[in-house]
Amino acid sequence: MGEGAWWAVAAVVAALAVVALDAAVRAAHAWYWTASLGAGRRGRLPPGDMGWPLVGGMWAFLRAFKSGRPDSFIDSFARRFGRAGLYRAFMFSSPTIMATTPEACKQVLMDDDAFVTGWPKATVALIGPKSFVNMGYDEHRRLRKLTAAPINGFDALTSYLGFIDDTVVTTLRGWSERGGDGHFEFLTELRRMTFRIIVQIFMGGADERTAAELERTYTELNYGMRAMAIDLPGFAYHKAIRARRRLVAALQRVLDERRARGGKTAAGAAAPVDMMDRLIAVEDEGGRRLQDDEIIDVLVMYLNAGHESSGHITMWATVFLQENPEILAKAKAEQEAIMRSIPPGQKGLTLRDFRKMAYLSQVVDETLRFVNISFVSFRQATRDVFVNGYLIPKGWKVQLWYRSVHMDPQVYPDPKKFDPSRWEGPPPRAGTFLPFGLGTRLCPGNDLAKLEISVFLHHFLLGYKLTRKNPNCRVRYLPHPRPVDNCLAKITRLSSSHG
Ligand code: HEM
Repeated sequence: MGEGAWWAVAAVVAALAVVALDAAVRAAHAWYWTASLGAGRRGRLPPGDMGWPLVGGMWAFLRAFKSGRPDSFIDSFARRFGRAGLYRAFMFSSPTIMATTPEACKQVLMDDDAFVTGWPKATVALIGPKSFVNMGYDEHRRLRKLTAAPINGFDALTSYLGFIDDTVVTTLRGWSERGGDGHFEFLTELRRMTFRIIVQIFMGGADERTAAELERTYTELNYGMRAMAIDLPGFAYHKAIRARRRLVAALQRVLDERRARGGKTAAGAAAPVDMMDRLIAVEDEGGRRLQDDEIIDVLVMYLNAGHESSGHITMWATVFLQENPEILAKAKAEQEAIMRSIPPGQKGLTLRDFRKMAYLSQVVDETLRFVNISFVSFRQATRDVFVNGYLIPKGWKVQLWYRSVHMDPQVYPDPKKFDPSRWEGPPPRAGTFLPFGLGTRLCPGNDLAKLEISVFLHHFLLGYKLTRKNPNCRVRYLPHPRPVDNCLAKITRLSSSHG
């Protein structure tokens, strides 16, 4: 054999050794987490790959999301193990079962006996150990009832509609009158707008500077949310932890002030009751009130959940409308018809007008499906449970891959096409449309979010145009899908505008 052939043999042997080592390390890692289950239970686990120690599937997950092909992560499991609906993996430092089909997600989400929340350490540390993300069943039920009622239903939504309407009208006009070349970060400004709305609902408002500062702090918090929990300078999680401290301090100041005033405004009149007052006043059966840190964690959670997703979805819906002239024309015609049906003396929109926006609602639902702002959610098994015939062992984490359900061609034909008409006809089968989750932890702000987004789109369609500076800008998928330029764009007022 010549020297070249020896090198070739050596290269093959080295490659085989690497493959064998890789397989051995993976097998040892899987054994470490599954040995205690015993052969019987181990044999009932779903197929999957626990990956290497410590990192597990995190590299593959981060690589897929950072390379702009987020679906390639779950697709690789489906390719290797078939459409099992459940896969085992090692994610966020825990042995995990990933549920990827409507049936599997639905079963987990509807079973409160067998599953509790199971968010990763980083999320709990950032949103708050005393918020819903880490709360037991009874306490969650009590505080959920208290906080969800005032943001749901006809009366609650009617009471916020005027403020939302005015805020949207003023904001759009302000953007269209900007000086310079008119460009601004559309997403950043939309987040500010949705933040102003949620701060009004939960805390009776804040001055412009404080609101902008708080929102910037939330942005830093969110950038650390899906990152590895490495609390060292330079890491996103470290910055996010510092952002949380600033938020807690700011809310503590507001709470102290609120307690000092004892239900009065600065001018001495009786102040209207908002969510902060409700949280201060609530007592459990034993007469115990919430501590400051409990109130603050619930507020940190609500203020974040209440603006971040709505801001992103509003941006994407506007972009999709502007990019699809036929869809835009149809949506605009619907809004014009609604305008014609409004009696002359009526000031602003009513909830009745909102309920007539059937096509716009399809546009928003398609945006929610297509964008997958909450692509995954987390639970933990409290006992052994069988789903799709596979075992989810007690103590293991469960990830609900809402994104996979929404991008599954068996559920949504041609899933990568933005097509609002797929929402015509009867409502979707239970478990197939999960933008707000399902079950007892279904998003309590779903109606409010849809209202806010629709009011914005109503005014946008009737009077404005969006021109992006970089229409083909790269999209980042973590923590939430967004163009890397935060949608640098110009808003111009149409000459035929109604507003
Ligand atoms: C487009 C906008 C929104 C989307 C896509 C969204 C999505 C979601 C999803 C998927 C969940 C469930 C997570 C799980 O399965 O555990 C959730 C929970 C939650 N959302 Fe939203 N949300 C939106 C807007 C809002 C708004 C406006 C508010 C507040 C007013 C809000 C407050 C919450 C809260 C407090 C929870 C936790 C519920 C619980 O654990 O009981 N969200 N949201």
